[in-house]
Amino acid sequence: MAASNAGTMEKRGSLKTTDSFRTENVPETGPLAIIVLGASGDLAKKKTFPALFNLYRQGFLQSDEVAIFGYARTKLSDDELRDRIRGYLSHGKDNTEDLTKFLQLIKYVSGAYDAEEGFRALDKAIAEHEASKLSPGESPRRLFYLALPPSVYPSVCKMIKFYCTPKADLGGWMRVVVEKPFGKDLASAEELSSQIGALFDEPQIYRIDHYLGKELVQNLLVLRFANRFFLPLWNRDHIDNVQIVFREDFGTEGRGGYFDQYGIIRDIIQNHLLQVFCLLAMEKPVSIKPEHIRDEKVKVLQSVLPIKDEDVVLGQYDGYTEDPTVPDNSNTPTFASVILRIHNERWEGVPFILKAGKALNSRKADVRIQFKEVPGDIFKCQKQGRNEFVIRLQPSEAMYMKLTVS
Ligand SMILES: NC(=O)C1=CN([C@@H]2O[C@H](COP(=O)(O)OP(=O)(O)OC[C@H]3O[C@@H](n4cnc5c(N)ncnc54)[C@H](OP(=O)(O)O)[C@@H]3O)[C@@H](O)[C@H]2O)C=CC1
Ligand SMILES: O=C1O[C@H](COP(=O)(O)O)[C@@H](O)[C@H](O)[C@H]1O
Repeated sequence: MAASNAGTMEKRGSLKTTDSFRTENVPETGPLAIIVLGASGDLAKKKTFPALFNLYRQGFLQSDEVAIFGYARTKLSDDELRDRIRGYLSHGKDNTEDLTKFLQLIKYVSGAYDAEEGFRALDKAIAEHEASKLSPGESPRRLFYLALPPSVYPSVCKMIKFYCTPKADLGGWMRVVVEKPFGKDLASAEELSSQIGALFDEPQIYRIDHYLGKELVQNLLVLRFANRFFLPLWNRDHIDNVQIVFREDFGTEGRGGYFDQYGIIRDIIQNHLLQVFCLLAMEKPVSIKPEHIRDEKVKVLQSVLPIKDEDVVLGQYDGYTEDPTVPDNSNTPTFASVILRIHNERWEGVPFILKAGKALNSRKADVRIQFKEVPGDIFKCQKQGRNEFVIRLQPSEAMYMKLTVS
């Protein structure tokens, strides 16, 4: 997935590309090293390693080319890391052999995020893998995945640039994947952008929002713009309000080191829900090129009015500060509800209600588009509730309409 964070109108094509590690027209053969930084953490075990395992099972990662390196401060052996993630790699009875082989591809290096020593050890381990797999005419490829809090991205990026860049004469490529949240506010996001931009060319940087990979999120533009049915209804004349809701039935579970510094707005609303919001509210892009989609997202974001205090509710679940990784006096919100109001011809007067919460009574993410009442109703339909179009992103993806019938 290419850079997707809306926020500036800067075109990827206009960004500098000076580095010797280009991502275009380079051979896609040769040893591939995937390095998961923050490998001891929640994202790594719940999503990154399982995603890599699925790629492996589907034949996209070949044992004779690939090695996966975990890196974090926690002291672990290779086997201890494998044991931590094993339970998260779903496999049927028939895939036990695949699982065993996949786990053997994983090695672990422990080190700090701002010290040369650990990154030199990591580079050495990667170079050994490359030397054992490189054939004439091939080039090494290195993919660094930062499953880490953004506060450490700048130092980690510096370390991998200085100590883990493959030798230029070998060719190949080096790419960096960074997770959301991208900074804490506009100033820190811009600073982060310039810090990472000073080290890597734009095509080497991949900013990830995994909600964009969810089946029904990927379908939102198709749904809106390839179905005549919705075109006339998708506006203030027919829609009363839109709700985009994320609920989780578990709390921080030891992730306080990351979560408490950011809170639910930066963890979920500013990225995942805002991406969904953009796809629901934006105008039709000129084409489905990423740049055109991004430009329309930026336009709708620029039409959002400043948020009023009375349109925000914050909360913290009981027991949050009992997590040993959370400071006892934390007032970080674990629940937030925010109303966005768009000042444009399509949406003036239609509230977009974005809600997210941890440790609630269910795990669900959905979009509810509530329609206005039928004018001149002769059936007293109000009692049955309004028409509603629901897009359930998870679990069990679904789209359904609530209609009134007698
Ligand atoms: N968890 C999830 O489902 C998802 C998370 N993300 C994103 O992934 C990133 C990491 O999140 P997640 O894995 O959940 O968080 P964790 O709290 O599990 O942090 C990951 C690892 O980073 C290290 N770490 C934690 N806090 C700090 C700190 N303050 N300073 C330096 N290192 C620290 C720890 O490793 P060690 O101490 O061993 O070095 C930890 O194992 C975040 O940006 C988050 O937004 C994105 C999508 C989903
Ligand atoms: O980005 C994050 O997402 C997960 C929820 O992802 P989902 O795909 O399981 O809905 C959330 O638990 C985590 O706090 C957050 O960082």
